[in-house]
Amino acid sequence: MDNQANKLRSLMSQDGSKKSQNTHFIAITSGKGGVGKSTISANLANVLSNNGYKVGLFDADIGLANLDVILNVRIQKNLLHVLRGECSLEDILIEVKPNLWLIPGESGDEILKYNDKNIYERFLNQASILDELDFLIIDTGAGIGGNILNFLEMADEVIIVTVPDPAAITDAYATIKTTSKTKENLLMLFNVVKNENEALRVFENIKKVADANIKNPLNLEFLGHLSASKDVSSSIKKRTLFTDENTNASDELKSLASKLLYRLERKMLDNVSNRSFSNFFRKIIERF
Ligand SMILES: Nc1ncnc2c1ncn2[C@@H]1O[C@H](COP(=O)(O)OP(=O)(O)OP(=O)(O)O)[C@@H](O)[C@H]1O
Repeated sequence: MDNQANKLRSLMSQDGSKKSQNTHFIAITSGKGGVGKSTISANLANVLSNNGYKVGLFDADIGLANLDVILNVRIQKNLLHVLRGECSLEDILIEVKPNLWLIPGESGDEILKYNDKNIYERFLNQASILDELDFLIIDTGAGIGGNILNFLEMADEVIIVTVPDPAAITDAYATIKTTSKTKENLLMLFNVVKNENEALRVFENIKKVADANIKNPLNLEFLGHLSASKDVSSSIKKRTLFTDENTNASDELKSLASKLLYRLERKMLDNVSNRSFSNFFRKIIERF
């Protein structure tokens, strides 16, 4: 049967030059809800896929999934059906556009029963189809409860999104503190800010507090910012992706993606055996 998995496999084999040797897991999380995690996840995935990477977007906001709405796609089965054993991960994959696939989550409470510590790790590890991807972007729920820490633990890179209001910053700090128990490197992304200076100012304050109070080894880095923008909010209402348009917000997100790729490239350069893969990154970066 020509299911989503077969479609994915055949698409991959059409372009051997871009086939990855590794899938990078990037978790996008936040302390407080409503700070733009899903908007950023969807648009980061879009920018990477527009640049030739094969990207999976995993809606892991367990119980409150909404990426299908943001991406304007219809889904029939989702993660809950996989966890119930009714179908495989391949059956629920949605091809959003060339190079971009959604793993839809569930927005109901039944899925909350599936909070066994290792269930998602097992499920992602067994899904060999994900090996075909360059990136798996995991949009987690807000906060530090339930499965969220498992997703963060699993990820190669964790991006903590916050807006510059005191409540969100407090919750972002709590996420940093908890996550630092298992992750040494954390990235911060500031959303709905006036400009980069505001983002940097808030970051420096958080970093100062973290350096003084968090005892675990921690390397907290500034990834970038996304300004408050009508183009972003109106794209969500129109169910389009703002990174498909020529706007400041789009340029800011492309610059974030580019920084993330540089960071991954640096990591690759540390590993001499993977030098050819890092050259692959360099070529792609030049296209941003
Ligand atoms: N840079 C921005 N400028 C203007 N509006 C924004 C910006 N980023 C996000 N928004 C708006 O904020 C709202 C919340 O965004 P989003 O759903 O992505 O947040 P979330 O963190 O994923 O929420 P939840 O915790 O509920 O999953 C959306 O209506 C979106 O349009």
